[in-house]
Amino acid sequence: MSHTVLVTGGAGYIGSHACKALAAAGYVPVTLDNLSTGWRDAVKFGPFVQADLLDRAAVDAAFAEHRPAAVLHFAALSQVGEAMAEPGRYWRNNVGGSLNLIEAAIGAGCLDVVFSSTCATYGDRDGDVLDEDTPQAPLNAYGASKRAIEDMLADFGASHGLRSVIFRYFNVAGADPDGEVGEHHRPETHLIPLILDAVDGKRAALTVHGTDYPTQDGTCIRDYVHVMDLVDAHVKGLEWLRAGKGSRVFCLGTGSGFSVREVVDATRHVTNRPVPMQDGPRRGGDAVKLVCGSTRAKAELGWQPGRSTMKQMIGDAWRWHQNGAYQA
Ligand SMILES: NC(=O)c1ccc[n+]([C@@H]2O[C@H](COP(=O)([O-])OP(=O)(O)OC[C@H]3O[C@@H](n4cnc5c(N)ncnc54)[C@H](O)[C@@H]3O)[C@@H](O)[C@H]2O)c1
Ligand SMILES: O=c1ccn([C@@H]2O[C@H](COP(=O)(O)OP(=O)(O)O[C@H]3O[C@H](CO)[C@H](O)[C@H](O)[C@H]3O)[C@@H](O)[C@H]2O)c(=O)[nH]1
Repeated sequence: MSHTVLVTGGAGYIGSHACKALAAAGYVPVTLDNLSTGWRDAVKFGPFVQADLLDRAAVDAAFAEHRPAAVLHFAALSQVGEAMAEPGRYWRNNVGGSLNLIEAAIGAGCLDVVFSSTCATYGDRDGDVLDEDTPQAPLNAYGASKRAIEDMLADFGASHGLRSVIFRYFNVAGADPDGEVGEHHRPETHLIPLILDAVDGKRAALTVHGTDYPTQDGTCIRDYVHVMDLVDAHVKGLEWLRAGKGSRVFCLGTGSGFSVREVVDATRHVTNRPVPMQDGPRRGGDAVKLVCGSTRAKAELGWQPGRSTMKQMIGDAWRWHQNGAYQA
């Protein structure tokens, strides 16, 4: 069996960490990325194909040249605010790009796909703890595009025997502890890197998006998972497919919820520095509380999220943040 894996979005935050984990596990990760939000210098662990998933001929050419045994599909636009303002871009890029990818994979006889979905597909479940059976009702075009891709994978499974592991991630944080790759979104919209920017003066202050939510301190609650634990689950998901275990959905979170203010407090402790901050209005498209209630990934994949303490995630992100490679 070939050890070559096509990694769409491999120049991005999670995809670049996945390439490192795949290479360490003996795979050859071939990154396919259009560099729309990714970084050429994050592609360090295997070949690079600069291509857009919307360009079907280029995607077909990548399959023909590299003959991957499986696909890890990270490529997407993934900012909730942008999705609220420009839903068409999200439907076109995420759903159109995924359709091209799936049809190209099937055409090349590559039937194993690991897909990055999100807890944003659930919408606002009124404080429920979320698992794989929770009904999905996304609040924005980002979550809706991801749910549509989940449906697409199921349809091609029924019609063409495509096998998919769908991971619904909660909030991904932290960085490679070796500092080879890290989180680098531009513009950055994620909470922890924005807090760190405020801590070291790269931004004036963190704005807390909404302080009147029905939570203990009025701010939204999220479940944070370390990027190294997350990509470890992907290697396990790939091995699940290669062992012929078939299509399966897994939630990836720790089951612990942290409010925005709690994350700020933890950052203050880890960095031992003040966090300049101000209260602001709610951000459109935000759910009050998203916490993982599933143990399926642990029970069935043998996944152990060993680095996903808030202290470790902020500590690793902070080290990457202070590294010369990081630019706000
Ligand atoms: N970061 C999180 O907390 C989080 C949580 C849940 C799900 N996800 C999902 O994980 C995946 C990776 O997220 P990330 O944070 O690493 O984002 P990222 O923006 O850093 O990476 C996405 C990569 O995909 C590439 N890309 C986008 N559209 C493309 C296209 N049409 N053709 C080729 N390449 C394209 C970008 O250039 C980028 O390198 C996304 O699918 C995202 O929806 C992320
Ligand atoms: O400057 C900021 C940035 C964020 N937040 C708050 O911090 C929390 C976390 O926000 P993030 O932007 O870091 O992440 P999201 O919860 O919006 O994550 C969503 O988008 C991600 C993709 O980027 C994933 O897909 C994830 O599953 C999906 O829920 C939210 O309550 C948000 O309102 C602030 O208060 N101030």
